Amino acid sequence: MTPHSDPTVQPVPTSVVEQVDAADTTLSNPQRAVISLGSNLGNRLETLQGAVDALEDTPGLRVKAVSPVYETEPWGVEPGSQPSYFNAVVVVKTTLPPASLLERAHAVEEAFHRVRDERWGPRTIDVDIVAYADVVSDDPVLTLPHPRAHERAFVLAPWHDVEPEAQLAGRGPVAELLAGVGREGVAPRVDLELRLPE
Ligand SMILES: Nc1ncnc2c1ncn2[C@@H]1O[C@H](COP(=O)(O)OP(=O)(O)OP(=O)(O)O)[C@@H](O)[C@H]1O
Ligand SMILES: Nc1nc2c(c(=O)[nH]1)N=C(CO)CN2
Repeated sequence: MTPHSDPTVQPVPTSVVEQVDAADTTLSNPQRAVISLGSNLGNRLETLQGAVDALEDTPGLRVKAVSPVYETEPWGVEPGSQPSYFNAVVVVKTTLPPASLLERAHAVEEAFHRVRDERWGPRTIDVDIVAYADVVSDDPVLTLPHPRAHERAFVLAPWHDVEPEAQLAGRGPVAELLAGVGREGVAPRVDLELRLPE
């Protein structure tokens, strides 16, 4: 048989080769990602802790830092129309490529019975990928950095607490973005704490 006559061997499209190569690089080289957690239904602190623990239980992911908890006014909706949120940010190191990290974020949301009905509706848990390494992408399935992170004090304030020098790719230093939006409606809950998994 000549090398090219095996009918079971199909040419591999370049796009697949590129994706596999990218995943391979990620596997041997953990990337830093920033994840935002929010909850405004049910036991908000317990749910945030459950999400942190579920992230840590993910193969190929380690939680490196957990921010303080903030109580925040609902953003993007009529004032007084929803309960206040608890928000926090976690910094992780992961060998998962971005799409797999998003899948895991959705699985964590489902585990906490998140219901998607209205845009920016109240939710037991929201797990957003704020940033993944320095990746910039306008793919609507996974936009990186998160397209609204730079204007959300409920993301910037807890992120700044754990990484004061952080930069949001394409937007600039988190400290400057936070100074620009201000801290109105975003109050630290110093009486509460999320545990970094052991
Ligand atoms: N960086 C990202 N993190 C999480 N989801 C994203 C991101 N970029 C795009 N998405 C897509 O957005 C879709 C809607 O997400 P979700 O329901 O969490 O929105 P939301 O929390 O109501 O609003 P917002 O996106 O303003 O935080 C998801 O199914 C996901 O595919
Ligand atoms: N304060 C606050 N407001 C929000 C939040 C959130 O986590 N905190 N999440 C939203 C959709 O992701 C919409 N509005």
